[in-house]
Amino acid sequence: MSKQYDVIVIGGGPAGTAMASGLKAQGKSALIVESDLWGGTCPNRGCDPKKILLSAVEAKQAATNYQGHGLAGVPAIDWPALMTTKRGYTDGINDGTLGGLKSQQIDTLHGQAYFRADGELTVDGDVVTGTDVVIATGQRPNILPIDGHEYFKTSTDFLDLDAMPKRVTFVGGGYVGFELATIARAAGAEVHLIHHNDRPLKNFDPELVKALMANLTAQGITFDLNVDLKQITKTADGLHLTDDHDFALTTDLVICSAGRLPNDDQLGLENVGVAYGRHGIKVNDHLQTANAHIYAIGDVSDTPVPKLTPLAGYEARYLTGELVKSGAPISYPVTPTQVYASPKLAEVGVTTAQAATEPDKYRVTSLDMTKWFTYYRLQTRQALAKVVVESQTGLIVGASCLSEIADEMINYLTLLIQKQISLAEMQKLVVAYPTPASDLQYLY
Ligand SMILES: Cc1cc2nc3c(=O)[nH]c(=O)nc-3n(C[C@H](O)[C@H](O)[C@H](O)COP(=O)(O)OP(=O)(O)OC[C@H]3O[C@@H](n4cnc5c(N)ncnc54)[C@H](O)[C@@H]3O)c2cc1C
Ligand SMILES: NC(=O)c1ccc[n+]([C@@H]2O[C@H](COP(=O)([O-])OP(=O)(O)OC[C@H]3O[C@@H](n4cnc5c(N)ncnc54)[C@H](O)[C@@H]3O)[C@@H](O)[C@H]2O)c1
Repeated sequence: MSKQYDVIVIGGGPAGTAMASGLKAQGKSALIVESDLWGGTCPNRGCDPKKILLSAVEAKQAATNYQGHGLAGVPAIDWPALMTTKRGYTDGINDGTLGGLKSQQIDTLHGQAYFRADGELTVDGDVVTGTDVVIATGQRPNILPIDGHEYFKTSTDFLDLDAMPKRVTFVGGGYVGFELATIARAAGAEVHLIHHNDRPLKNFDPELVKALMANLTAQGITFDLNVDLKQITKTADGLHLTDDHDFALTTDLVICSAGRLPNDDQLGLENVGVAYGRHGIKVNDHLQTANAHIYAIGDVSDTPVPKLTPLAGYEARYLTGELVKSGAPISYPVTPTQVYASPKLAEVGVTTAQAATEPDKYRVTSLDMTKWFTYYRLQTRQALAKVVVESQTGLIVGASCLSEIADEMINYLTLLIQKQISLAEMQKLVVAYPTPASDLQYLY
């Protein structure tokens, strides 16, 4: 008879591995199942490889900003060498993650998990048994079902390209489209980004998105807005893209960056009474599905938060406690989110759009920081911020930043918001000068 586990975790990405480790540390027996690469999206084909490629883009951008200001000559990106650097990291992730799980004495199984018609959980057809099951199967790229969709490639393909094609087109103006377009352009490609309406990155402050697009346009990226792509055909000259009107473009590589779909439709969830849909597996505020013994965390769960690696880990930590001893409903901390373009666009907390609906409660300060010492020193083209302050308390409750160092600033701002640090408290601190942290007092 097969071993009976306390918990079976499906999916070996950031959510699943954090869950299995947490359970093990609490003395529970756990089996973790992965059908593809151990480590999941983030380290194999998401955040980490992207940020390695972006490091070369940042170095090139820094040198570009200093032309005529003390540096002569802009370095070129050597794509094959950069890809070797990326693979130097990603090639070790699968074995490293598996080794880490084994060293914690967590049982692992490679195969496809599926709930069969009698409700038994199977892995490649073999039954496995556990008291509880945690589903952490993530998401996959959404491929638009247009004519010629078979020519679409995905972010996964882009992050492992042997050579950068001459012409690259992205369809969908979200995180993936903006980030990978920035990398492709810096690596020398002619880049188009097609978006179906006039509001790419629609959850971010529209003025800062406009400023980001102006910066990227100046770098040579072409935005094709209000284009509803209908067809891709292969011609002698490349891939021909058309809509139902007069849009036409020929490109060498077309990446579908029009969102991601939850991996909830191939698990046999209907056989165990678990409800799911376009936004993922339905869970209550204890991350429990309609089946009391089955939970869902990370990208695959339908929760009111963005789908990000730190939140996958946060949900795993919450559920580890919940499965070990019943606790309070999950509540999420303020969570920063950012687009790693050039410059970077980052937001946290109350948005400027939310603040505008309650003018008595919030005031919004717009700052052009381009000439501040921090940005002058870097010779950055533009540095903007919008800060949302709660009128009654004077506390910062939200912020949007657009700059080359927005990713660093937003984490400081997250700390100020989450810990409710007032200007008076801030001024009791001494931080190293001159650094981005020494600018914080001027943001209130
Ligand atoms: C290009 C890109 C860039 C990103 N950049 C960032 C970033 O900068 N910052 C950030 O915070 N987030 C980023 N993300 C999002 C981040 O990668 C995800 O939020 C994170 O990986 C979610 O973790 P997860 O464990 O829920 O899912 P995943 O990491 O997707 O892991 C799920 C695992 O489950 C496995 N699986 C699926 N079905 C089955 C099955 N039936 N049986 C067994 N195993 C199964 C999959 O193979 C996969 O390994 C990015 C994503 C992409 C695509
Ligand atoms: N920096 C980060 O933290 C980061 C980076 C990459 C991905 N991610 C995660 O992965 C998720 C997926 O990213 P994504 O960029 O693929 O999705 P997204 O949902 O952020 O963006 C998809 C975009 O495609 C557009 N779109 C949809 N249909 C279209 C069509 N027919 N034609 C043109 N445009 C169309 C949408 O309006 C949207 O703007 C993100 O929501 C995020 O959770 C995070």
